[in-house]
Amino acid sequence: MEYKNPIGVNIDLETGVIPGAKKLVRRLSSLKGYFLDEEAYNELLKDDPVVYEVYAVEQDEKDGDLNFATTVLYPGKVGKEFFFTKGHFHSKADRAEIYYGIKGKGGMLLQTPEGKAEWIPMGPGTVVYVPPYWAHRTVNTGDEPFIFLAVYPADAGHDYGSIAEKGFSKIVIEENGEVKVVDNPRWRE
Ligand SMILES: O=C(CO)[C@@H](O)[C@H](O)[C@H](O)COP(=O)(O)O
Ligand SMILES: [Fe+2]
Repeated sequence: MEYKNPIGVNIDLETGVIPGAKKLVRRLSSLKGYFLDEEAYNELLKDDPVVYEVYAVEQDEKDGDLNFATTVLYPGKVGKEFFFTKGHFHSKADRAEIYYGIKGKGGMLLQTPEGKAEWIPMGPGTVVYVPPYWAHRTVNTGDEPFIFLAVYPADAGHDYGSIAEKGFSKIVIEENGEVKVVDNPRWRE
């Protein structure tokens, strides 16, 4: 039997950086078609800001193993809509996940394959259990980076297709200075 070596790392709780992790950067240009207000999107695209970064420590896609990753989701809006992550189902759709809030303010939109959505507010210390089969997207509703840890099965994978195409049935917007979770006018099942 070959055993893997255990890993112990300290997450920088101010920046979300995991030393030695693989870094992924998602700029606004990689989120084309995701936001409702296309005019506001195209205007912001001139600067193509970083919307989020992921620091991932991943294993080979084997049943029983675990990955972990931090996400640093920057504050901002496209029109009324707060910055968010793409959102995905897991390729192995029955794989669950745990999120843990580290810094900043935001929340998670979750959705079943039939389009039933839930919103869970998140801050430092919030644990969110993402059950099997639920798509999930995080949203930064604050004015500083929203940082959280995710722990997920190594064989879960990411299935971005249906969210990229249809979005979530709810959107998270700012209206009269308030955070509102409202029906997505462009949602179609
Ligand atoms: O849910 C997971 C892994 O299963 C998170 O680590 C996200 O991958 C990350 O927050 C970026 O979001 P996406 O771009 O992958 O939706
Ligand atoms: Fe996930």
